[in-house]
Amino acid sequence: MAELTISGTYFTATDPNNVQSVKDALIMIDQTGVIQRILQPSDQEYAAQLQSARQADRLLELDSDQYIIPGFIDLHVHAPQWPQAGLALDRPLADWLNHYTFPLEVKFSDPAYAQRVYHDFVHTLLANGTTAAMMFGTIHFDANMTLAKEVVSQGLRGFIGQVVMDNPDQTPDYYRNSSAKAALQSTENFIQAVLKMQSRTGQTITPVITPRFVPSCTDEALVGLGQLARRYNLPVQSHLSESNWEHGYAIERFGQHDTTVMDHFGLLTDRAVMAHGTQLTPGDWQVLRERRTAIAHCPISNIYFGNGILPVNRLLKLGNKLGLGSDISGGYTPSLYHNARQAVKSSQQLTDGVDNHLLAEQRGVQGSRITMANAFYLATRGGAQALHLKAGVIQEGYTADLQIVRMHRALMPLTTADIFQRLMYQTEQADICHVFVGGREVYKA
Ligand SMILES: O=c1[nH]c(=O)c2nc[nH]c2[nH]1
Repeated sequence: MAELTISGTYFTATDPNNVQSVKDALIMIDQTGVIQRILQPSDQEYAAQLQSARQADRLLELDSDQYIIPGFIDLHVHAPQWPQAGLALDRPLADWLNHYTFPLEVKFSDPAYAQRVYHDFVHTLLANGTTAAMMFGTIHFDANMTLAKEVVSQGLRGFIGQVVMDNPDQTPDYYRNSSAKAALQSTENFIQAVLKMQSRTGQTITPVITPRFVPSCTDEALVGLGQLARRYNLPVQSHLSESNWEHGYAIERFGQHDTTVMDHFGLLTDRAVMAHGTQLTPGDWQVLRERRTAIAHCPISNIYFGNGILPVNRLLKLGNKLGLGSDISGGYTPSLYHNARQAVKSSQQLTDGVDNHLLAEQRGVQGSRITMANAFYLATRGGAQALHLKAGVIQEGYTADLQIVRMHRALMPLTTADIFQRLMYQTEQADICHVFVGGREVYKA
C-alpha cells in the first residue's frame, strides 16, 4: 500500500508549451517519496485503492476548490539578501551592490544573525510553494553551513553556494576574500562539509561552485573554481551578461563576452545555471546550448537591473535550457507565482515595445510573447532539468515534490484551462495549503 495517497485534480507541464490536467486523480506516493502510481476515476482499481487508503488513514482528500501542482524550483536566489527584499530597487546594479547588498551580506560573519535570517528564509520559500532552490550564500563558511542545516531540518531541496569574490578592484575592503587561495581553500572545505552532510542525511543538499560574477573574481579564482567544479562534478552558479554595465565590464577586461570568459575557465557545464542573461547575444546563446548550461530567468529583477528583457520564447524555440528565479533581493518577492506573471508581462512588452514615438510595427520584437503555460514550465519542469532533479512533474517515477493550493472563489463556471490561469495569476502565499518534498509534508498552512 502507498505511504500516502492524495486525491484531487492536478496540473503538470508536459513540455514547454502544454499543461496537462487530470481530474480527481489518486496520486499514490511510496515510502521513498516517489510517485508510485497515478490512478484516474476510470481505472478499475480506483475505488478499491481510494477505499483502502481512507481506511488506513493514509489519504489526503482535497476539497473541490483545492488543486495539486508540482513544487516550484527557484533557480536563482540570494539567501542572505532576504532582510532587504523590496528595498532600494530604484538604484542601478553597481550602486545597489555597493551601498545596500555588500553591507548586508557582511553581517553574516555573525552566525547568530545568519541563523535568524536563514530560518525565516527557508520557511518562507516553502510557504510560497518552492520545493527546491539554487541559492547564493555569502563568503562565510559558518553562515553557509547554518543555511545548509536549515535546509536539511526544514526539508527544502537546497543547492547552496559559498560565494567567491576576491577581486580588490570590484569588491569593498570590508567584504572580500583575503586572496584567491584562501577563497578556494574555504570553498573546498565547504564542499566537503556539505557532501558529508548529504551522505549522512540522504537529503538533496548540494554544494555549488559560486563565482559571484566575472567582475568580482580574479583570474586565479576563476581558474581554481573551474578545477573544483570538474574535480567534484558539482553544479556552478553565477550571473551572466546581466546588465549593460556588467556585460561591458567583461568586454573591457577580457576583450570578450563573459560567456566566453566563463567558458574559458570551465564554468559552463551541463550542471551550470547562469542568472539573467539579458545582454546575451545569439552567439552566446549558442555556446550555452552547446554546453547544456541553463539560464535562470529572473523577470522581476531584470526589470530593475537587467536593462533588457530575456527573449524567452526565442530561447525556448532554440532549445536553450531555461528555468525561473526569484533573485531575492534583486527581485522583491520569493514567490515564483509572481515571477511567472512578470515573465508573461515582460514578454508582452518585448513584443509590443515601449517607445510610442516609433511606429507600432517598429517598436517591439515580434513573436516574443509567452503564455502562462510557458512560464509554468520554467518554474517546474525547466528548473528540474537544469538541476538534474527527477521532479517538477506529476508523473509515475518522479519524486513527490508537490504543492496544494486553494483557488480563489469562482463566481462563474470555469473550464479546466481557466482554472489553471486562475491559479497561476491569483495564488498568494495564504492560498498555499500544503507543501510536500519527497512525499514528506514540509509546510502546512
Ligand atoms: O541581481 C544581482 N544580485 C546580486 O547579488 C549580484 N551580485 C552580482 N551581480 C548581482 N546581481
